[in-house]
Amino acid sequence: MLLEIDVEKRLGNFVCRIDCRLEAHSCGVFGPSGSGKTTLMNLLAGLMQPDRGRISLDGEALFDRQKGINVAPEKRRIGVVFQHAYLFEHLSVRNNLLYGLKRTPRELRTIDPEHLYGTLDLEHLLDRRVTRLSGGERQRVALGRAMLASPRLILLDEPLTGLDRALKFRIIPHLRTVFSEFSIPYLFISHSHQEMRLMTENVLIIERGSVERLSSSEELARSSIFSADRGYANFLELADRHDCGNLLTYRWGKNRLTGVKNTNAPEYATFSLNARDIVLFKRHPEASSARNILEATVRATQRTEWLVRVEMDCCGSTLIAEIVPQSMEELGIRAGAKIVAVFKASALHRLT
Ligand SMILES: Nc1ncnc2c1ncn2[C@@H]1O[C@H](COP(=O)(O)OP(=O)(O)OP(=O)(O)O)[C@@H](O)[C@H]1O
Repeated sequence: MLLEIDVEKRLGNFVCRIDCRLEAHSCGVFGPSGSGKTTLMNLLAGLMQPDRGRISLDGEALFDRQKGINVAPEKRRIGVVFQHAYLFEHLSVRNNLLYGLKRTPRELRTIDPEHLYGTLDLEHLLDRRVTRLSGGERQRVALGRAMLASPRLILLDEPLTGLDRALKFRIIPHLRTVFSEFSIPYLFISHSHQEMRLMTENVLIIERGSVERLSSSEELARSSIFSADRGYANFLELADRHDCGNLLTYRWGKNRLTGVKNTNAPEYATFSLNARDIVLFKRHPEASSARNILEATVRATQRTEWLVRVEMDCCGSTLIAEIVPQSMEELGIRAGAKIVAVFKASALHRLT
């Protein structure tokens, strides 16, 4: 996707002035409440008209004030999925899903419905009324409906907000799979660093109606590390599960980590580990109740008055801990220092 935007829109006292060029398969849109994220989505989808400027997608002008171009929303081939899945309540799941497909000219249809139903795990729901679906099922139907119109781009406006944590993290892998499998680019609005990091690598940060910067979702999470009430969350991709009594072990790069067993732990998954749940030692602790003890080399430190972020290399994998400045002095932590990072099995929380 190559999305070029240079627009201005006034809404009462609020002025949205967006000037950016996005060239990526996916991009997050992040910003505080009222910063203009939904306004941007509406401008892109054609649901709102800019006062001036130009929007083009893959080189084709969708809006150009000077040239008098304003492609109608249904002709833009941009799908939109909102926080509330606006489904047609009188139709079955199948007919909701086929709604967009039927309105798409045959030559533009790129997605096989049966294939998509399987990927979104909707096969068993096709004949149900949408009024009898759970929140997560409704969101999957909304997504499937948008995708079956074979859009050139999908806009996701906080599609996971309102879903409970477990459901949210069950849906994220589905989303990622369908977007990559069907090669559909997407923009993803969210307030959550966690969702952002799981969904996309690039993020457009918006403040007071303007682009603040284009960043990565990882950099975004790290930059707010010191202001967050909770510490930075390390996301660890764990694989190769082994049961070990009432514990589990997983491979993490060249390391093996131990977590607490729960009923349906998968073979591989993303786990989060809070930077403040990691304890650092100068030497290997002789006796400890913690199950995870990793030798590490300090790569870098970043310090504020009350907290130090310690970035470590654990056999090629990156781990971030947050400690107080006094501990940093006492342990002699500086780039290149050898340390030992320790955390409990229960500090690993499964996300996906
Ligand atoms: N029709 C309108 N008339 C006047 N002001 C509006 C209108 N629509 C939106 N606004 C204002 O424009 C600003 C941006 O709104 P927008 O919905 O784009 O923000 P947002 O970043 O999506 O916020 P949130 O994260 O809370 O959904 C807000 O201050 C909002 O009050």
